[in-house]
Amino acid sequence: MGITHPVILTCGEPAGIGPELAPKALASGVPFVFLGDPGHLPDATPWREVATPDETVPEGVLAVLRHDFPAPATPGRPDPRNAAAVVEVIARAVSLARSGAAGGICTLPINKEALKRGAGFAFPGHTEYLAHLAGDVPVVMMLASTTVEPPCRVVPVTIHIALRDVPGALTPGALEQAIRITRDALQRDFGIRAPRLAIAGLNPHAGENGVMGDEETRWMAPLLARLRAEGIDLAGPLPADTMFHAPARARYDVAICAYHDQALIPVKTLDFAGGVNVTLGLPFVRTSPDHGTAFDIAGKGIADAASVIAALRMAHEMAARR
Ligand SMILES: NC(=O)c1ccc[n+]([C@@H]2O[C@H](COP(=O)([O-])OP(=O)(O)OC[C@H]3O[C@@H](n4cnc5c(N)ncnc54)[C@H](O)[C@@H]3O)[C@@H](O)[C@H]2O)c1
Ligand SMILES: N[C@H](C(=O)O)[C@H](O)COP(=O)(O)O
Repeated sequence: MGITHPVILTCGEPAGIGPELAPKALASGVPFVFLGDPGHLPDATPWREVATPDETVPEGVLAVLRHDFPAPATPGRPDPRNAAAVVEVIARAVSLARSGAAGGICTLPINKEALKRGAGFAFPGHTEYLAHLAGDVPVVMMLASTTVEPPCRVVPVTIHIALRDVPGALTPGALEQAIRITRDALQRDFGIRAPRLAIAGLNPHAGENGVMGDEETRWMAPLLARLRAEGIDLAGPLPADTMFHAPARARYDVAICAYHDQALIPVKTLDFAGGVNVTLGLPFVRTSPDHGTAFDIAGKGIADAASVIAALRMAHEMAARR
C-alpha cells in the first residue's frame, strides 16, 4: 500500500457530537485534519491551525483547517445560521480531496432536518450531495462492520426515500447498477479479488415463489441469472430475515438490500460501535461513522469515538490502496 496525504475530517453539525469526537479521534493513529470552526471544539482541546493538510503538528495535537462559522454551537440545538457553513465544509473537503491535497474525506454527522430548514439543503444526505459534487455520478452507500466476524457489509439499493416509494424505485436498472458499483469497489478499495454478493429479496420469504409478492420471480431472478452468466458471483434473491446470522454471512462478502432499514438494521445491531459508512463509486475516498448527530448526548463528553476511529482508518487504508 502506498503513502497518502492526511484525511479531511469534516465537522458536520456543530450542535451534535461531531466536534467532541474530533480530539478523541486522535487515538486512531491516522493522519487527519479537522475542517471546521475551532470555537466549536471542547474547551480543553489541544489544537493548532494549519494552512494545508500536509502541515505537521506535534503528536496529540489536533490539526485544524479553519472554517469560521457565523454562530457558536449549543449542544443539541442546531442554529440555522450555521447550516450553510456545514454544507460549505463538505464542499471544501471534496475540493481538497479531488485536488490531491488530501487522501480522502471522513464526514462527521450532519442533521438533515437542520440543513434543510437552515440552508434549504436539497439533498437527503451526504451520499447524494457527494454524488452531485462529483458530477452527478452514480454511487452506492455501503455500511461495513469492523469488529465482527464474519464481517457484515450491506448496501441499500434505495436509500433515503419513504418506504411506500421503495417498490417503484427498486428497478432492474437500479439493482444492476448497485451490483456493478459494489463489485468494482470491493475489488479496488477492499482488495477482494472475486467479491461474493448476496441479493436480498424485497418481500417476506423473498416472495416464496410469487405467493407473497412477485418482484423476485418477475425480474430479480432473471436479472441475477444474466449477471451470473457474465461471471459475477451472485446469490439470491434471498429471504432477508435469514441472511445475516454468522453462518449465512460467511457465504458472501456483501449483502445488496432493497431498502435502507433492511440493510442498516443488521449492521448497526451487530456493530454499532465499529460500523463505517462508505460511499462507493466516487472519484475520491469518503467514509463516515455509522451514527448520527446524537443530540440527546451532545456536549456531555460521553460519545463513543469507536466508529469515527474505524471510519478514519478505513479511509486511510482505502486511500493508500488507491
Ligand atoms: N453520516 C451522517 O451524517 C448521519 C448518519 C446517521 C444519521 N444522521 C442524522 O443524525 C440525526 C440523528 O439520527 P438518529 O437519532 O437516528 O441516530 P443517532 O445515531 O444520532 O442516535 C441514535 C442513538 O444512538 C446514540 N448514539 C449515536 N452515536 C453515538 C456515539 N458515538 N456514542 C454513544 N451513543 C451514540 C444516540 O445518543 C441515540 O440514542 C438525523 O438527522 C440523521 O439523519 C447522519
Ligand atoms: N443512512 C445513513 C445512516 O442511517 O447511517 C445516514 O443517514 C448517513 O447518510 P449519509 O452518509 O448519506 O449522510
